[in-house]
Amino acid sequence: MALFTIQRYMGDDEDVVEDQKKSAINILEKIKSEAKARKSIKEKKLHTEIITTEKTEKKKKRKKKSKDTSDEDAEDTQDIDSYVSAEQRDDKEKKSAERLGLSEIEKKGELKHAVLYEEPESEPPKKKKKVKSVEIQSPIVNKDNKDDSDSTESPVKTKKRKKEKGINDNVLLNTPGSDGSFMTEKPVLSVSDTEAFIGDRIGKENEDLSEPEDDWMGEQINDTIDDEDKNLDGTNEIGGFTVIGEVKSKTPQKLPDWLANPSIITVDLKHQTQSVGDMKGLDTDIIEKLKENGVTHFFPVQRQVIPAILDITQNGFQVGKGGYRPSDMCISAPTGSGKTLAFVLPIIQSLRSRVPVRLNGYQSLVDIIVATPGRLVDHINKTEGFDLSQLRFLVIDEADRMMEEIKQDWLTHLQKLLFSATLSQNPEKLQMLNLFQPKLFTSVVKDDRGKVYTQNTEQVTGEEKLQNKNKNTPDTQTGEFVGKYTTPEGLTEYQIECTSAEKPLILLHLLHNMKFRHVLCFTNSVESTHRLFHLIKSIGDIEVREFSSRLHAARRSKIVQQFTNGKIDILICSDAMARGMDVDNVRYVISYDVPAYIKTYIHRIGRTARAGKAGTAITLLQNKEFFHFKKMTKEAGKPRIKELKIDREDLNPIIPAFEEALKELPQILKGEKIKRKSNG
Ligand SMILES: Nc1ncnc2c1ncn2[C@@H]1O[C@H](COP(=O)(O)OP(=O)(O)OP(=O)(O)O)[C@@H](O)[C@H]1O
Repeated sequence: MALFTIQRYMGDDEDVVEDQKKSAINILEKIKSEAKARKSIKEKKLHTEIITTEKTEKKKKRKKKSKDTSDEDAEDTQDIDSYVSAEQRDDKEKKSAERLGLSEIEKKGELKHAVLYEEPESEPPKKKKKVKSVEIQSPIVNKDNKDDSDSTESPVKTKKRKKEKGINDNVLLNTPGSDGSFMTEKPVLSVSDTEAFIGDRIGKENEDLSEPEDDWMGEQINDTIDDEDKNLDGTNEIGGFTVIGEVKSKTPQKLPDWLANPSIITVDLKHQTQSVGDMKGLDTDIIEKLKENGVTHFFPVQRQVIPAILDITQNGFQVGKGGYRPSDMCISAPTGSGKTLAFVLPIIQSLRSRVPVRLNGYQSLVDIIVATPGRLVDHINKTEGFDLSQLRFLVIDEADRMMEEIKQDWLTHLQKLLFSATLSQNPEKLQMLNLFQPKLFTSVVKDDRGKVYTQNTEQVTGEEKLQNKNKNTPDTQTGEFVGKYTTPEGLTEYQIECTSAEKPLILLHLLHNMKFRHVLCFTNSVESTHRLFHLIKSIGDIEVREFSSRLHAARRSKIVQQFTNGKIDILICSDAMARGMDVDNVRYVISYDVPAYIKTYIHRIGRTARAGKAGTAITLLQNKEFFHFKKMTKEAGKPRIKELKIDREDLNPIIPAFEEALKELPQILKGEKIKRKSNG
């Protein structure tokens, strides 16, 4: 019926009146859009099928991996013991390399490339995937491509042949086979929107690399392929896929204005400071107190955020400027850059100027509550009379951690101030917080080509750049949207390539031969922390303590104090120490075990180089961990991490003492177990 109407009214019949024509166009548009929607559902279904197949495969792999990982975990926690069986392990690795057809590649010095394909095995667990619509021409192999293709033909040749035949080049081949050949039998997806698909894959990879609660950055990476992403045969590699054909960069997404135009905070804590006396609006007695405590200058984050918070509270305590509700704020700045003082000072000042309110005979007896989010929510739900309706500020430090918890109803009336070194800038996540006219303060990062980015920027026009210059903001070379994390300026990062068996020896070498002191050393588990602690202690000559959830809070504070006073040379820690802890005197941060997530890495290394000081972070990397670590840090915007070469000869003198300590370890652990049991 509709079709009939359209045919009738779309004709050139002179009798057709204008509005009838319009209505016909509308109907046509409607039909078109319905057909499009149906097609899209069909495509999504098809794509879902493919993804499901891929997922089933991955599930199988993961199942296998979880077995491997539990073996691996055991291996990791026991890598000290594994030293004894290093020879057997080498044998095993060699065999497995032969099985994978890697030994030849290894001989040619191409092992790095070969290992690259093993990367999915070392990925952290997958989380929910977002699937973008992809047009699939064939779920298996594009016939045009298959008919005369030779499975042994190199991708470069294939590309050339296809070019000659005029076949579409935008084809993603799945990863090469374990023997290095390209699996033309595996699903080949021909996509009409290659960039979207690539972006999507990268997004997924990135999601996996960030702490699970978050990540916008992953979906926004605007990857242009550089030389490092090239395979040995000259084809390109993105997100585990070999890409044949030109890869165009992804179109930047439109961000809300407040995210796209943040106030920039520099990371230069040495020069970009401001004398405390010059802070307008801050009470003189507060300034005096700061000076008494040795704070003579404000760091950049304080320079910018303190006046902004003071500004919104200057016209009264309960309301913002002009009687309006004050804006919420998000502040993203590196670890150790002084975020705490940036919110503490203006809040203290504004609390002092308030008029106490007496409500129903109840007057607040508490001005500031410092709580962990879990405990706070617990009180709200369970403690009688616990009422936050008069709460003026809610400051969320380490804000990225509790994005989920704070979408509670009781938070809607508050002014929210969110602080973090790894703040999520995912608009969807931030949306859930119901932020009111939010303002973003964020620091800038430099990539390894010296380009400067804000953590959250969009393409800007030449005109806008000029305006920025006039505004006296740093010379931000904004380009693609990037979601990257900044680290302190005084931080130097290294990686040491080693085998699992070499790890304890290298740590001992750094301590005994290279005389590293004031060291925080992170492992990935409480168990590893404990074993490593005992091992170093048994060898002697080094003041070592462990720091993990095994210890009571009082014991932990004492240890931190001893470390600060220089009485402890090395503190072996689990990630309980990684976030927020401000321990003075940390010169080195060693990641004995590589962290699985970029945020964990950023917070770990952020325990050194705080408050403008210098510090060094070193990560021990096994061969199988390279790819993950390199990818994780590269995508977070970190320049290439330098390698710290260790002469293996230097490890030899340590071996006898190490082997002795290793023999003692089981007895020590057994003794502890018996003691625990007898203590009940
Ligand atoms: N203006 C200042 N002058 C000198 N030292 C300062 C100043 N502001 C802060 N500090 C010191 O710098 C250190 C780091 O500050 P703070 O803990 O606030 O950093 P942060 O940005 O919150 O770090 P993280 O993200 O790791 O929690 C602290 O020891 C603090 O006392």
